[in-house]
Amino acid sequence: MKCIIIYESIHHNNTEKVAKVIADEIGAELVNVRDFNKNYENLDEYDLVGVGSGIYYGKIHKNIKNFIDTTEHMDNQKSFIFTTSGRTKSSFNEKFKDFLNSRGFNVIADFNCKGFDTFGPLKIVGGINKEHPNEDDLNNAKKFAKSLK
Ligand SMILES: Cc1cc2nc3c(=O)[nH]c(=O)nc-3n(C[C@H](O)[C@H](O)[C@H](O)COP(=O)(O)O)c2cc1C
Repeated sequence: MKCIIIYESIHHNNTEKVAKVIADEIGAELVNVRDFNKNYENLDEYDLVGVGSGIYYGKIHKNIKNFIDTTEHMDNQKSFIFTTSGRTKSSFNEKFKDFLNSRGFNVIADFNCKGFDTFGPLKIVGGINKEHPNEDDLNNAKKFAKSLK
């Protein structure tokens, strides 16, 4: 199975940690969205495409949004999504999933876990979700990845 994971992770590399575990488990190529080169890589060459992002102001990162907006409309491309966030809220993944599906992806699975968050006033109290993603989160990410095989 040829797999690729495209992700963005700008705050504490929380999403990147999850991305690495999933990529390792399914043997996926792992690419930060800023390094994805459309001239060399065509998403439709892959059997499975993973897209991951931290959540910022309730949304996926704009680099992922722009990437998907400017990538050619897919033809039922099998894919999965994952996010990390300060608060766990199922609507984050629902919106992400709807967005990808509207661009021709076929999102078959999704994963979310808490990520260390020191945004804004949270910094004053030392942040929330310290150490997350923790070992349990990463084990859950691994289980999630196994379910994709
Ligand atoms: C600018 C900014 C805005 C954020 N907005 C939200 C938010 O609306 N909801 C939430 O649950 N977490 C929010 N967070 C917390 C991040 O989603 C969380 O720390 C995530 O794990 C960051 O992933 P990263 O380290 O991969 O960038 C925000 C963080 C930043 C830096």
